[in-house]
Amino acid sequence: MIHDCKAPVTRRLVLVRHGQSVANRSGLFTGLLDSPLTEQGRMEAEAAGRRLAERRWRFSVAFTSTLTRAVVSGRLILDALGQPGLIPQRFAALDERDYGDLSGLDKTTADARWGAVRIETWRRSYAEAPPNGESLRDTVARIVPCYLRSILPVVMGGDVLVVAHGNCLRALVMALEDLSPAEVEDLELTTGSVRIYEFAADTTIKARWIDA
Ligand SMILES: O=C(O)[C@@H](CO)OP(=O)(O)O
Repeated sequence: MIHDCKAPVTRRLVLVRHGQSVANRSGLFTGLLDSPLTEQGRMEAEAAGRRLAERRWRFSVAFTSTLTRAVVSGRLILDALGQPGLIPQRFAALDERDYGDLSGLDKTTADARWGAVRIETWRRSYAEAPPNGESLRDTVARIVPCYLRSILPVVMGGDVLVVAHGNCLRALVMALEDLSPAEVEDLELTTGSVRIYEFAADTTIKARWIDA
């Protein structure tokens, strides 16, 4: 359930993972590949927008990554909200975690080449990076400064939408919720899912809602 937000509360941050991409559907490691949304992915983004619209959300500012699947998901969400005129700012710091040599590989092929345990470690651990790619720690290191410099100050003045990616949002959620490396291993964000944070004036988080 998304929080019913008829009450005039401000200082909220809404995180949405983009809808299903063509690479997601094909079981490919994606990372920085610019894979477009599938029809199902468009519907997931529209559904997230409709759920927010039912609760009368209006955003002051929106941010997306520079990748098409997040940009288009953001557009679909804002159209569903009746905010087609709100143009999201695009930040490369919100781009997906770089999967390096795994990018574009079929997950079954990667398991066969490196072993399923190693692949799962690269996918979900905090500190281990795939060859020539980023660890989640690397992603935290680039996303948190962007969040602190460009997103949090805007959240303090109104409601903000961020549309980005599974692993880059895991990195941001880790920082927001002060998760341990062990806890973040179990964090999964499905396509089109929504997480909402409400902040106090001192920038601490007062409440959180998850709409899987
Ligand atoms: O391929 C990717 O970039 C990511 C997210 O889609 O996949 P996963 O986190 O499931 O390994």
